[in-house]
Amino acid sequence: MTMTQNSEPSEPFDARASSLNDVDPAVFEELLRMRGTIDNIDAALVHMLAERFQATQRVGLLKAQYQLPPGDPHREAAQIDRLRRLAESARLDPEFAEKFLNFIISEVIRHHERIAEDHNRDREATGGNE
Ligand SMILES: O=C(O)C(=O)C[C@]1(C(=O)O)C=C[C@@H](O)C=C1
Repeated sequence: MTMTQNSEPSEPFDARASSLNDVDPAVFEELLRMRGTIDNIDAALVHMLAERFQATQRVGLLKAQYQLPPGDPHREAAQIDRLRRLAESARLDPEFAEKFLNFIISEVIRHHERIAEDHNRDREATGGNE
């Protein structure tokens, strides 16, 4: 898969798409203003997650090169503890924050495992040299 950085999707986005019927037009406009904020936040989330995964790909390569395990449970415990406290002070449900981080990390570990498999296959193919 090729990725182009910072490119906007070519398909237009219908910000007015809705299944709601019989809504007072003024109420619908108010709803659209709120949805505009949601759309901006969702776009920021996608960009931030893309940056995070680019960083973890580099970690995955480093771990594969030095034969380090994909997961680091002590690091994860510290991250979860920190994120739960951040969530509390931001009035976000800490359970949700923990689940969200665990969801992302499990995907990262899957990527790390794949990177390590590819790396080991390449090393075997080149006779054990880097
Ligand atoms: O920091 C690492 O060692 C990573 O591999 C990154 C990361 C993460 O996504 O934050 C993923 C897996 C580890 O268990 C811990 C943290």
